Amino acid sequence: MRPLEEQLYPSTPGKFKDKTYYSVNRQFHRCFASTSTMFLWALFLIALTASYLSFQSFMDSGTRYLSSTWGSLHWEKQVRDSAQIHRVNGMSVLVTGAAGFVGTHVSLALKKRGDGVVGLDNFNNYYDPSLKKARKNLLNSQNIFIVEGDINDARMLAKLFDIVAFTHVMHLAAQAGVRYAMENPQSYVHSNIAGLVTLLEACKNANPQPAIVWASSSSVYGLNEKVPFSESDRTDQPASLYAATKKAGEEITHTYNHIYGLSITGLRFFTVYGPWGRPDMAYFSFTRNILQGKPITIYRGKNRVDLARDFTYIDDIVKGCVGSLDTAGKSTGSGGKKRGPATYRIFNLGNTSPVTVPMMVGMLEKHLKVKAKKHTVDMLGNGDVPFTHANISSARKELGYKPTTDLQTGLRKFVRWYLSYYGYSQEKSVK
Ligand SMILES: O=C(O)[C@H]1O[C@H](OP(=O)(O)OP(=O)(O)OC[C@H]2O[C@@H](n3ccc(=O)[nH]c3=O)[C@H](O)[C@@H]2O)[C@H](O)[C@@H](O)[C@H]1O
Repeated sequence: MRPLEEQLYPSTPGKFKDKTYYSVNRQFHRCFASTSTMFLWALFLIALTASYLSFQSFMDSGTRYLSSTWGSLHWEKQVRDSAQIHRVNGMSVLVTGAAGFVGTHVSLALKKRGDGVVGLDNFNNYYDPSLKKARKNLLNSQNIFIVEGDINDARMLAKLFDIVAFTHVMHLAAQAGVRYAMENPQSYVHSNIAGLVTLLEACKNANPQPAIVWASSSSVYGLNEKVPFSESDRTDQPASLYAATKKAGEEITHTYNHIYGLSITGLRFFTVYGPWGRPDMAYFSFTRNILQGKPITIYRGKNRVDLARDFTYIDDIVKGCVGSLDTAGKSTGSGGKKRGPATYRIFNLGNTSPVTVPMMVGMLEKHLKVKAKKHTVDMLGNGDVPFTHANISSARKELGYKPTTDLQTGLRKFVRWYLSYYGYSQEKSVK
């Protein structure tokens, strides 16, 4: 095989070269040849790096496609299909927190009557993610697609509004739980404040702008002592960071209504319970402990007064949510500019008949046919309020809201679901 310099610089036949010339020329050739070698190596390394990077991006898009996180064509099709409206004058609704307790029930109700529904959920591990996955499977079985993503992801939200002209957003994604706010305060700021603002920005920029219905909380009444709680009562004395972030949400949504013409309906939910509920809530964790023969801790208020809640059954809450969507006025803005005044509403969604926590435990004991091992302690200043009681006359008038399930009946339905979901028989303990 010819040396490299010969291949690059073939000798010209018939041309005389003296020795000096030859030696200088040879050194020059050698030097040039080693530069060429380096050049070739550099080319080789660049090619190697380029192919590595394109392989990485291929793997990336492959994973994205397979796991159905946002961005692929397949994902876009699933979103579009799920948003399809199947009734006259129907709506297409983006439901945030769709794999949550209330989100699941509202999504099912909307889909059932022919509305388009696209769910969004980040599947965080605040409580057992397998329950959220089970709810997701239930929604998928009804052709509701759930986007796995966070409301803090502005690009993903923009993409969703790009693909679908949502008429409504049912915003239920939030960090819930009153007492957990002392353990993980930042998670409340992340979801209930930052996430809310990111979502509102996306809604404001969308064309057309959707109308927004979102979950506030009875906890905004805080230390208010006037009973029952009316929407016009003071809400400036929150007892927990959770309550403070929900109150902040009411103010934040007001500014978006005022500046950008977004139609806003805030719903103050009162201790919602029922099948597919949240395992962190008292009625749910009490059920688990009672069945496992473990003690339950019952908090008691000042002067040994029992705590009471206006427990509200999920089906009633769903009716309130759907009624709010149906009566929500249109947003008036476009291209981020307000074109006229838009609706701003706040409603209590409660049951109007508070029940004490020990009475609620008594009902569970009856349905479970097991006695609870009760351990009563004085309330620890943990963010709890002594009682809640909703005045629902506004919701009744404006939304046709009329709760029909009392706590006894609702807990019976919950217990039936619980036993069947966990495949529980009285001998077997529930994981
Ligand atoms: O209406 C709301 O806006 C909120 O409702 C719910 O909060 P709460 O009303 O506090 O419900 P929940 O935790 O079930 O405690 C119920 C009762 O049991 C007492 N309780 C609780 C736990 C325990 O171990 N012992 C106990 O006595 C406790 O002291 C209380 O008196 C939602 O979780 C919240 O996300 C929000 O939506």
